[in-house]
Amino acid sequence: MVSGQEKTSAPALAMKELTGGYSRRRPVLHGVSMTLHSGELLGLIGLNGAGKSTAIKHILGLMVAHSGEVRVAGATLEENRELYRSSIAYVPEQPSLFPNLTVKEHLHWTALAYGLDREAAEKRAEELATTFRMTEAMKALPDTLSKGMKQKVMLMNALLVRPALLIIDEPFLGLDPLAIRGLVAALDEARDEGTAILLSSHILPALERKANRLVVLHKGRLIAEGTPKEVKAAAGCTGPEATLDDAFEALVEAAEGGRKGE
Ligand SMILES: Nc1ncnc2c1ncn2[C@@H]1O[C@H](COP(=O)(O)OP(=O)(O)OP(=O)(O)O)[C@@H](O)[C@H]1O
Repeated sequence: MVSGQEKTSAPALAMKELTGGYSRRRPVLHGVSMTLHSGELLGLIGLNGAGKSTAIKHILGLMVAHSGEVRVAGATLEENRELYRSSIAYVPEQPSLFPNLTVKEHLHWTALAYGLDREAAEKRAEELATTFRMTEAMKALPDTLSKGMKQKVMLMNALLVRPALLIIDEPFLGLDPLAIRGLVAALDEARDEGTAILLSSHILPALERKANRLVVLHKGRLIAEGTPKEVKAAAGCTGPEATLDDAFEALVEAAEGGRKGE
């Protein structure tokens, strides 16, 4: 397989005016747009229930838009199912692994499924094992691994693919400090290679440091977007000590105030 990022210069992700959710009578998302280019990291922020997971489900093609559209590597799912699906790697918050496959076998099957060159994939798998300090666990079965180690296996599989679009849900939870460092380094490397990363997280200091741009959702609506600096400015948090946490709180309060009586 040639990854999506090599096939097209279209944005890795273009969500346009997406309205969607679980029932047409009560949409979760209301006209949400976001664009993510190759090599960028877009942070997706919002309170519990804001609609982050629902947006991700739409991007993964697991839910049908009520209106609007999602394009991955330039195509909608209907236009080019193979390009769309092969361009995305997704790491959910809860690791899900095959109980009968070792860590190494997971990586092997991922390489086969994505049609990666065998030798290059093996070399890359070894590098990832070193990055995530998993070399000694390569022959282990998932049941014998801790939650954080299982999460590392998910991340290693996703990074092995070098996808055009990497979607990660809450990657920092459950990882030890060295694993977080390894992950940040691996994400930087993936970005340098052209992968676009959509990262949904409540750990705002990490996003403030690492994200090129942010999208802030509240009750299914986009309430702010831009660089961390722009989002802070939009929230009126411009002082040198102002944090993204401060800005987020101010934005949510403003949205709540502005929507009273709806
Ligand atoms: N399976 C479902 N059926 C119906 N409604 C759902 C379902 N899953 C989530 N919702 C609703 O959709 C809305 C958005 O939920 P979503 O899971 O997208 O939020 P989130 O931003 O990912 O939250 P969290 O930070 O807690 O993961 C919420 O009102 C939630 O109750």
